[in-house]
Amino acid sequence: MTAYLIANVSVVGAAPTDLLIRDGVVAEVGPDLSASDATVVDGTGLVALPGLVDLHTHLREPGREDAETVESGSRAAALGGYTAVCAMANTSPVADTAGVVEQVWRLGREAGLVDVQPIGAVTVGLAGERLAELGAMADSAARVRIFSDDGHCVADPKLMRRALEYVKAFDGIIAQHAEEPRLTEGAQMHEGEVSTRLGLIGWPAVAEEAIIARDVLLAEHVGSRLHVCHVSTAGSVEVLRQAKARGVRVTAEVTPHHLLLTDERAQTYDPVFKVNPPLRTAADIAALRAALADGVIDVIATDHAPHAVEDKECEWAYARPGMLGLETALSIALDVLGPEWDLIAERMSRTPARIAGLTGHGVDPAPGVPANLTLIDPAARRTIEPAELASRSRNTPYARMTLPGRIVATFLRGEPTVLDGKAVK
Ligand SMILES: NC(=O)N[C@@H](CC(=O)O)C(=O)O
Repeated sequence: MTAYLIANVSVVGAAPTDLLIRDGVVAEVGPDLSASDATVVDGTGLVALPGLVDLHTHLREPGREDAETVESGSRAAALGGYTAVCAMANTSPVADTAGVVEQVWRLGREAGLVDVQPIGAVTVGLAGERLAELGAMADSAARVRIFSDDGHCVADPKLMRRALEYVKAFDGIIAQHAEEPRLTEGAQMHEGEVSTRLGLIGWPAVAEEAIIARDVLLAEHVGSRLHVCHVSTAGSVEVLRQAKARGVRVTAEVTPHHLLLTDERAQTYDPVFKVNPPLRTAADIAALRAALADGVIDVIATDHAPHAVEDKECEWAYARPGMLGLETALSIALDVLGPEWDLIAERMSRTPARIAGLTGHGVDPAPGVPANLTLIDPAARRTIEPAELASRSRNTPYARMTLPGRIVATFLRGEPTVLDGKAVK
């Protein structure tokens, strides 16, 4: 195994130092290190963070390998600075059995670019009617701890209660896609001034807030862990703030796009901006940013949702919701938060690793810890060209935008998956 000496690098924003990586771990941290057998990486001007961890990735395999595979999504993740991703269950077949979650887990191991931790479905076929084999998925080789019907809400309160009760036995988590389906029938975008002007059916904020309010009460009643996917409204933040103040075991994520883009984008009728939950208003963005800073929102998660060209380049009403995220998330975080390295490490690595129970991830580089880390050039700026992305899909909302920051290298257990900004394999 090659040793790497990363020279003169700022670890999470601190004064520059050297890092020696050997045998899969950070062997030494300190000034003026030398190791004759090590490959030197010049870290001047770079920031080292613990490898990023995504709680919400759609890898599309099995079933839609034309849009993404475990391997292509893993490569996109590594290029985005990630060392671990949690793969959502809305594949085809749905990841609702031990067999499918083990398949995804095994494909992740074979790709070897990031650790792929499968999320299991809560209900059979995501149909919201009966619980999937949660225990069998937990006991499988994939050791599933997070369950989600993402793409669909577990709308039935009795089923949601049962799911929370079931996973309590192994301290599992139900990750809810909060959308009261009766309030979003036919919805095409955020319900507000823009939807009225465009004459499109709206997805009201209350459809999200009502489910979060119900679910924090259920989680409190059962004493279980709830995670709220892609929080998108100011009202949701207030519900979460109150629940956390009462000690409810709830965590929450926000996506990069909900921190940056507003519903005004729908005016272009470009379906690249169609996403679930929809892009909201500037006031929502301000509340989400404040909640990210004060901890009411725990995590930035990408909701990386690759879609094939025919599912996106069509009329708005027929387009699938979702946008790419893995290869641009760090840049958006840097744009939105500024060089707040400790906050970025907390929201994009340490906390998501802790929530998902991914040991060895989300740990700052220090002697003896697994060398899962990423090197960022914060001074670089890059223009996003969809054709250059490693994802099999092209549906980035940031096409031709110039964004701050570039991932220079990513290491997974001491082996580079990205060097000089390029995937190693
Ligand atoms: N976030 C999205 O807009 N899309 C997700 C599922 C979903 O939440 O609808 C997808 O799988 O494409």
